[in-house]
Amino acid sequence: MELEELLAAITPADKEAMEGCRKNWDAIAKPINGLGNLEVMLVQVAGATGKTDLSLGAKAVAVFCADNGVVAQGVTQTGQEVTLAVAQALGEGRSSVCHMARVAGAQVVPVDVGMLAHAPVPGVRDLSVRPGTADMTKGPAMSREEAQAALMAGAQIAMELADQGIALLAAGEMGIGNTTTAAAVTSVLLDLPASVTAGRGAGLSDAGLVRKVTVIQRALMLNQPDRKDPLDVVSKVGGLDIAAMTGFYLGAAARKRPVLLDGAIACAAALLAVRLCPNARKAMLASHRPSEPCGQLLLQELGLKPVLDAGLHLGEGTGAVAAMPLLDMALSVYQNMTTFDHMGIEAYQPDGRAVSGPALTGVAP
Ligand SMILES: O=C(O)c1ccc[n+]([C@@H]2O[C@H](COP(=O)([O-])O)[C@@H](O)[C@H]2O)c1
Ligand SMILES: Cc1cc2nc[nH]c2cc1C
Repeated sequence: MELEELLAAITPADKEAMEGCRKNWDAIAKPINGLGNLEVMLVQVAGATGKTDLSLGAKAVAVFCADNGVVAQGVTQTGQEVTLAVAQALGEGRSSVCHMARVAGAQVVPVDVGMLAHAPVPGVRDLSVRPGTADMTKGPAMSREEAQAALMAGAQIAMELADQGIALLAAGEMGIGNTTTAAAVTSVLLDLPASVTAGRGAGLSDAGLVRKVTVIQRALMLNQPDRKDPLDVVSKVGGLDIAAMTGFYLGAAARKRPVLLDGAIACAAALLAVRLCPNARKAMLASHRPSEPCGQLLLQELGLKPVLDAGLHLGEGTGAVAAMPLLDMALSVYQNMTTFDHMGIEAYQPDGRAVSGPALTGVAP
């Protein structure tokens, strides 16, 4: 599939399904919007899938692993070898997200889209585009073609999972240095200085953070990415992990599957996807409020409200997986809860309109 074909396959959110879902929520015997953002998220699921009869049964989180050449500039707390070590743990089902996913009932799909050590890792799907990116302070991180190949690899994974019957998707990443690239992408897309977008990543010192800001500004000055061209941005100052996640979100939207965002790196990919195709936003659900400044700015720009604010910044899709049981709980209320009508109670919206009758099938009387 070509990129143009992928973008053309993404239709707008189904407004009728969203209205139907909203009506169903309001018919349920509870305070109007009593489940807050969880209600909003399920309305979004209706918009993405085109159905009011919602299902979030089978779940999966794809974790895109890649290395970032900018690590050579001393912008991280740990070395690049950690990317491979965590990818191995992902493959063996023993990294943080694997434990959380078992609790949430989600499948973990680790994918190598460009780790430095390009050798087969047991349990990790090999879709490597190149062995790590180049140092963006010396030139573009990768070519436009490579960025597009990583994007299409991500889209392929989302579409495969959807075609296997996964109802709720999520993406995570593992790539030392990717909070630097995420901040650089954010600086370009939102036209903000690195001093506003950069954060401490996995645990940078004060001096390290000052260096990180300078490194991002140097990369932006040298590469001059075109804000209006998402592929130019991600290829020059982004990463293979971010490009793959961008494609994953587009693939999810094309297959009408809701997709949970994770932290700062995920949000950078999400805004790139929306800039490539505004309709892709319909499928995106914010899980948690990222700790990195760029992540918070990106969620604001996307207009998405997270359900968790717990200081999470682990990556690997852990925040996305943490939100899954909350969505399951909200769905159980949506599917099973008594309506005002069943209780013989007259209820009204804040605007005075009467709440309509039993809209859901299968609602327990
Ligand atoms: O998702 C986030 O918001 C997030 C914030 C800080 C760190 N991380 C994880 O830590 C790594 C990036 O941190 P760093 O400092 O190496 O840029 C990468 O593997 C991410 O999964 C992730
Ligand atoms: C140990 C470690 C594990 C991670 N998992 C995701 N990002 C990570 C970063 C570090 C440093």
